[in-house]
Amino acid sequence: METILERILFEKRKEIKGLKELKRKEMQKEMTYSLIQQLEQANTLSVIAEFKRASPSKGDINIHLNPAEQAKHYSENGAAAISVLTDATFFKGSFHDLRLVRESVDIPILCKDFIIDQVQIDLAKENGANIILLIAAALTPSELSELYGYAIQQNLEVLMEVHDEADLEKAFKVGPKIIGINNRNLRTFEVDLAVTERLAPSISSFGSYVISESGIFTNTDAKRVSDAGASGVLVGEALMRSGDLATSMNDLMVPNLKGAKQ
Ligand SMILES: O=P(O)(O)OC[C@@H](O)[C@@H](O)c1c[nH]c2ccccc12
Repeated sequence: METILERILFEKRKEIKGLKELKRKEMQKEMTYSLIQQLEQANTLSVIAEFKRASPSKGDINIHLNPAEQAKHYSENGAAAISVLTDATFFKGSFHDLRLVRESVDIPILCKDFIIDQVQIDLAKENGANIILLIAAALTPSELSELYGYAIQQNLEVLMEVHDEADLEKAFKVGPKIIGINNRNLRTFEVDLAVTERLAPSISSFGSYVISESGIFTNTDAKRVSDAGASGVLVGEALMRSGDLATSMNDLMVPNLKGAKQ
């Protein structure tokens, strides 16, 4: 006679098959939405393509582009991830733009904002972001580490942005896996790719991935920051103004095998 326990266990085994399949699908999804995974697997410089309508330094860049369409074009042309500016006052972006992009692509999305409070991290996640930006210069060391910890707890990845040695020191105390070097000084707006050349070596020896941010337009620029040790670039203006995204993206995706170093 089959006992009730045996019958229950028989049913459970069937259920487990379904659960395992579900878990496998979820993990697959998480992997496609991970910038770290993309960086590990890449054999070219990874391009984080930014949707940026306007900025305080350049004014209107391209305010009429449709975020969903532009993101799709970025993804079709090989972007590793998409960055969406969500600040409204200075960049004419929104969380609605972020949501529209989430609905149109299957790659990781970075919420690009000036994050100073957990509530912004919640909003980023709710609207489909997988990565958030934390700007070292905008936060005290304890805020930086608290917001970092909160984001990681929420299963988000963090791009920690630095511009000088003081920022780097703050970042190293937290130990993020991805560090963005902003070539643009947010106080003077001056852009200089030499900032990447100066800061990248210590980040690489620390063991984090380097993303070179801002002021990257040409194949020569991409080669220069790749040679300096960057695994990826964050590019806004050049792509928002490009009349030929396939060529622009191709120019930026120079050979790069930094992923293997970790
Ligand atoms: O448009 P550019 O020069 O390619 O730059 C893109 C990106 O690096 C820039 O938008 C950026 C870098 N860090 C930021 C912090 C906040 C707002 C914007 C940014």
